[in-house]
Amino acid sequence: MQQNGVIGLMSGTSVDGIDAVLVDIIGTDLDIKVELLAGETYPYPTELRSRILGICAGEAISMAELAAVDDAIAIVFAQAAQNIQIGHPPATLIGSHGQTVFHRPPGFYGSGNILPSPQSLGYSLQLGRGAVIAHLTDITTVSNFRVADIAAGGHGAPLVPRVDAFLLSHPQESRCVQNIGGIANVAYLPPRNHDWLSQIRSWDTGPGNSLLDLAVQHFTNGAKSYDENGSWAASGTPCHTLVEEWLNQDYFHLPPPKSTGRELFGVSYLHDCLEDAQIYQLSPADVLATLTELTAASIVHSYHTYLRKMPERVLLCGGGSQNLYLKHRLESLLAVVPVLTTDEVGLSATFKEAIAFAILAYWRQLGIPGNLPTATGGNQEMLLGEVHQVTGNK
Ligand SMILES: Nc1ncnc2c1ncn2[C@@H]1O[C@H](COP(=O)(O)OP(=O)(O)OP(=O)(O)O)[C@@H](O)[C@H]1O
Ligand SMILES: CC(=O)N[C@H]1[C@@H]2OC[C@@H](O2)[C@@H](O)[C@@H]1O[C@H](C)C(=O)O
Repeated sequence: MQQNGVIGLMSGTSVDGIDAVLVDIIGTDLDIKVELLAGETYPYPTELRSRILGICAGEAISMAELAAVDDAIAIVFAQAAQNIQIGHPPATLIGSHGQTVFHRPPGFYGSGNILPSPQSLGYSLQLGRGAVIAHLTDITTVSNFRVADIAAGGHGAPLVPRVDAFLLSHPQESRCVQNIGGIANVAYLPPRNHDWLSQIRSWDTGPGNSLLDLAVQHFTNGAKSYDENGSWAASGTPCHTLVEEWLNQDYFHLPPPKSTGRELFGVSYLHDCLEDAQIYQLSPADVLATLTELTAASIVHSYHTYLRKMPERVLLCGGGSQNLYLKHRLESLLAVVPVLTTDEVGLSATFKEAIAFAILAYWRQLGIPGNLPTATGGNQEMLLGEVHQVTGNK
């Protein structure tokens, strides 16, 4: 099996921009090979980004406004798909994750429950309609990847672990692939003995960069959006008492499968952290160091709590893998476990998630399931994504 010119489009919980890749794919599972022909991050227009962040933070929005934002996102995703093809033969397929604006794990009624049922399904909303992207680009587009797993009782996240399994597992070594985006998630990949796929474990570990980014924006009145290389945090001192206190939060004690989002680790969570920080009279640098420590400690704490054995290696990806101070804190807390980035084993740490959605679209077309029930909690393997065909008659 082979498909040339597959585009992957992803914008994550950081809402920093659209990661777009163009790849050639050959093979289907352990034989799969991906060649990255182009990768680019296209920032959101400022106004659209702040509208998305407002929706994520729970701002009220009318249906008319929601419709407008949905299609504005589809248009910028379609533009990203057009731009990434420049200088290459036309693409043949798009996998578009869209933009998550709401994520509720299964089992939570939340407010607005109108039909009581013994088991409530999860709900995850990604904006940027695939049909619109397909129409604008004239390329078959697969989108809305999470809903099929959610219908099967799963969290609809994380979806990347099946891709991680085939691109990053090792015959003899156990590995944790640790993505640090807005939210952080891990995929534990055992050595490839018999039955290894069913032994994979994966969950959202908690905050990645989300609280850090919000704190930087707060302390700079919006002039800066993130702590480049973690150097501001590195100039402060973490308050370990607060980190211990924050680690008592329910989410960190919930066994996997589990998922989360900016609904929990967002604006009001940071507000509470800042109030706690005042009690200890922490400077902005100390607050950033303490939040960075929370990210690192929550990751390592979850390995100790939910894995039977620590991995033999950790592979970092996502924007947080570029935060040198965070990487240093992870290395220190992981003690003897070596930490590399996925770049160092040949897979782009920046674009791995966009590549994953290109592969998930390719698998959808081949009739290959994309979820791992042990990762999402879904009750079966599912074909992921809705396919929007084009006629080619435009
Ligand atoms: N050089 C850097 N130094 C420190 N942090 C960085 C650097 N580059 C990127 N980041 C962080 O990474 C974030 C973006 O990461 P990424 O693109 O992986 O997130 P995402 O795709 O939105 O997240 P998710 O995995 O939750 O879907 C930025 O908001 C910033 O906090
Ligand atoms: C609902 C949603 O968009 N979840 C994201 C988010 O960002 C990181 C973490 O939380 C992860 O579980 C998931 O994304 C990746 C791409 C996944 O599904 O594997």
